[in-house]
Amino acid sequence: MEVNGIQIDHQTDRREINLVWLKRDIRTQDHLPLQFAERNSLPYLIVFLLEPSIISYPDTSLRHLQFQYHSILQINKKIGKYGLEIVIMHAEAIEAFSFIHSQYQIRNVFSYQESGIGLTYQRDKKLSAFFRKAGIQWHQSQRDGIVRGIRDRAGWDEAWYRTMEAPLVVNTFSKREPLPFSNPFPVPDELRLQLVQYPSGFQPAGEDFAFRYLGSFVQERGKNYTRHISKPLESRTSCGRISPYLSWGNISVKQAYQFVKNASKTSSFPGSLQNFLTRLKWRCHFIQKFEVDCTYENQCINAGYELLEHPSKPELIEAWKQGSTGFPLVDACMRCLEATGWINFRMRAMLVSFLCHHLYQDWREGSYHLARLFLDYEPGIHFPQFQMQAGVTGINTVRIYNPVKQSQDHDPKGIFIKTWLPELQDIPEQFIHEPYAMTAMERQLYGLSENSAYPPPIVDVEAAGRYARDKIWGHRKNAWVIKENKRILAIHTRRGEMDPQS
Ligand SMILES: Cc1cc2nc3c(=O)[nH]c(=O)nc-3n(C[C@H](O)[C@H](O)[C@H](O)COP(=O)(O)OP(=O)(O)OC[C@H]3O[C@@H](n4cnc5c(N)ncnc54)[C@H](O)[C@@H]3O)c2cc1C
Repeated sequence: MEVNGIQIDHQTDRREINLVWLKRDIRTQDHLPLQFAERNSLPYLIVFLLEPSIISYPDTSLRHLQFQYHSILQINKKIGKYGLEIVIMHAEAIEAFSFIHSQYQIRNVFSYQESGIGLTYQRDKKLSAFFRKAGIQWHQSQRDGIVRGIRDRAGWDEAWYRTMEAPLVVNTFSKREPLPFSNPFPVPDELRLQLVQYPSGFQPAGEDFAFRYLGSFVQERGKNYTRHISKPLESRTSCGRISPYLSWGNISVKQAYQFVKNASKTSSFPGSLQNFLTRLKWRCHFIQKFEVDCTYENQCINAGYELLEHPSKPELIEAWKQGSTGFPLVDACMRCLEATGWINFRMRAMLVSFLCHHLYQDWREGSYHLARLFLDYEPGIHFPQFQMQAGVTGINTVRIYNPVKQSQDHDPKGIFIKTWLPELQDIPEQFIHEPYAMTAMERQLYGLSENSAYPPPIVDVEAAGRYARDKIWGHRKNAWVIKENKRILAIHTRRGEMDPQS
């Protein structure tokens, strides 16, 4: 057989092996698949796949791949002394596994379940059939208390807490002879050159850093967690900042939960730590929705909202993406995201609200863009949250965040704004939230030219907010929306409870 120009011929007398397939679980501790492989008598290979169809999909960006790559390098340094290495294969899953199976007889594949987008769901279905045909057992462990195949949330919370309180898996590795394996699908040079770079604005990758962030959070940074959570500047130090580590699995939710819970017993700010623990559960609550229905990625979960038309205005969408809407806080958030890959929850919600309410654009016009910018992109949170903030779920209160009010409330002196919008450096504090409100004389007074580099606002924020509010709330009375609400509440919420919002 030939796959991608590579001849795959089954070797005779193939040696039996097991395989650990790493996905969003790039770590060495609290790792069930690695433990299964280590405890089994057969030798094993560890693989990570850069699947061309997935890495070129519009939700993926170079920063995600760089984070994965550097996390892997860190692990390879640790496990190399045991004769182990994570092999990165640049191939579709079926190609990679077919090749390995032609060289060795794979007995078991150990991985975590993936609550992924439609593309990975379809890939897993095909792969499952391939494994069955080839006599390979695929053991998929449950990830972070997300349950596969449930129809409602009865007993979900209790089961989640039981999972979080259970002992961590303590992984050990025994020294072994490295398995000879020549990878026919190495990372192409052009891509590798990009992967080895790591922009200094991003949080450093790898499990050691996950624990460093957690450590400084429980010791000091978390003191003002609750007070500063909505502030774009202060939240950068007072929030946990472990989201990229959770999303790429440098740390499991259980590891984070137990670490912070233990610290809270002796902490001088246990309330903040308790709030953090609650959010870990929210994380899994949202991913559970996506596990049950991954069409959240590109269809309104409340099908009744597909009836609400949003005439596309590409120039407005572009201004939003470029951070040139004329609303300083919106633009500062977008440019900060571009440079660092992170902003806090409230500002994420405001960006979506601005796109979907003030610009009145379909949520799908921006969901992949933010996915690519978020270093912590996790589809199971991202798409349900995006739809919730866009007001198309029918079951959540619609929040329309006025960007000027958010700016006055959460960045009153404009320090965050000025950090990311150098062109507003000289604007005095009283105008920083609405530079367009300055008169010609005031502009002259502060030495700003009439044709300042900063653009005028692209919408009338008050009128646009009113328009969106009327449209969205009006549509909630639609019979289809109401019918869909009942279905969503029965499947995705616990006893009809509302979803959590910060
Ligand atoms: C439109 C939109 C898209 C989002 N997309 C993502 C995403 O792709 N990946 C992602 O990790 N988070 C996403 N979030 C949720 C939230 O903004 C981030 O989890 C949080 O800002 C991460 O920072 P932190 O680790 O400092 O969080 P902390 O406040 O320290 O919270 C600890 C952990 O709890 C979880 N968490 C916190 N808030 C929420 C929340 N509201 N919903 C679900 N889980 C939460 C995260 O795992 C987080 O790391 C999104 C929010 C919105 C509004």
